[in-house]
Amino acid sequence: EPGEPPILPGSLPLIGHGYMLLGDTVYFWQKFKEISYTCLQNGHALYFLIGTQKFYVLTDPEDICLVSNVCVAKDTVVGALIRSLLGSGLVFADVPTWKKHLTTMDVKLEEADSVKFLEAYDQAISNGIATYCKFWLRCDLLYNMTDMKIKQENCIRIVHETSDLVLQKKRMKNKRNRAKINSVDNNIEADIKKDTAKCFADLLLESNVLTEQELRHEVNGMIIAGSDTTSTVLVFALLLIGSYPEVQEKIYSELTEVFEGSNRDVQKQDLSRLEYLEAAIKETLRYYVMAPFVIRHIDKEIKLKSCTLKPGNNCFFSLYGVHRHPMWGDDVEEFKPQRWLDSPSRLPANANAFMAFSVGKRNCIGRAYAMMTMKILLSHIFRQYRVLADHSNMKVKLNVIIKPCSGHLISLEKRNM
Ligand code: HEM
Repeated sequence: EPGEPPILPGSLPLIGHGYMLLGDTVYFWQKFKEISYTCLQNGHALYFLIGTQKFYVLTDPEDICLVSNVCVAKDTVVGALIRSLLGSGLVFADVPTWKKHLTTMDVKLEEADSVKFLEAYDQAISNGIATYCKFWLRCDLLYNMTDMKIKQENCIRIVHETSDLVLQKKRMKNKRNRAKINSVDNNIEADIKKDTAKCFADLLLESNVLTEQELRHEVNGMIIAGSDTTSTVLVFALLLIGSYPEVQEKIYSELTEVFEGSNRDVQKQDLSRLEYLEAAIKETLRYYVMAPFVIRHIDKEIKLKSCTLKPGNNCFFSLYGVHRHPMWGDDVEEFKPQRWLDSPSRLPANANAFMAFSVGKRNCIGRAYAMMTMKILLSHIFRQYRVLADHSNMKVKLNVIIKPCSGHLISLEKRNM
């Protein structure tokens, strides 16, 4: 339609660019990067077609900011797939649920035994994408006859059993604490309260606003949003920092100065002094942007700098593309933590150039918490160990978020403290 962005080259009759989805998750990552670069080189907006479904792609930070504030609904493909698996918790909620749940949130998570959960989730996402790509399986009748359906149901059962267990344990713990508080004097009561600082699940349970099913959906969402994300970024950070010994030595000397050679716990006031470590984490998030895209459903016409988006379509914000935008300078393809610290600043003038936590009304609520936990964890590792790695030949897969999938061995050498 007039004013719309150009189409990605390579569209075929009837299937559009659908053939580009016929591959594994390593291939998806390659394709996604290619599409992002094509978009960067062609005016920062384009669209591709899967059958008759139109998907816009954007790489301009101002356009993305505008769209993310105007359209808060998640998309009708990936968003819908994850909603069918995790339920309508905050992360993938439809708009009315999102508004209701946002007011009951805090960002401190109860620790959960989530390995089984994460494996089932990962498997279910792969199954979902594979089903979407094999378009004939979008017919329920055919899909219901396949093994895929049984596997998918099994994954969903594991996911839901785990979140039920988390809530059940939480309720039991709260009951025990209440019983303890009733049976001791006031001084001890203060101590117990101190030890049992309210976590995310407590706040949800106490809020009495959410139904049992909504609670479960929030727990599902939080396990994914709160742990799979941070742990994946930590793996990338170890890989990158382990690949650049000069970066690692700078981190080590900063840690030696702040902690005076000890292995003591991190205190709040230490965190702001770990400037170089923070720069290395941010550069990791820029370089291997863990969530390389966010998708929104366009529900109204939006005029952008160079084109217009039409309602009824989905829109990819390529956060990867924004992190490879020429505004980062000639060394955009290099891993350089120092870029965050140089004075005068070499960072892009645009405040939204760094989008690892997305932007707009639905950006990540766990940003500060994630940065803090990653800093604490890495400060312990790099104080005690020298990390050796090589990310140069690493294969990466895209399964909604990106993860390393081969040849990414990391070794740790104990330092003499
Ligand atoms: C390095 C770690 C993390 C990264 C890179 C990250 C990134 C993101 C991104 C890209 C989004 C999508 C926002 C959008 O749709 O525009 C998001 C949403 C969200 N994240 Fe994070 N996240 C991280 C850690 C966390 C943690 C630790 C928590 C919870 C404690 C969390 C909670 C959430 C929630 C609840 C949302 C949905 C917000 C909404 O729809 O209103 N995230 N995150």
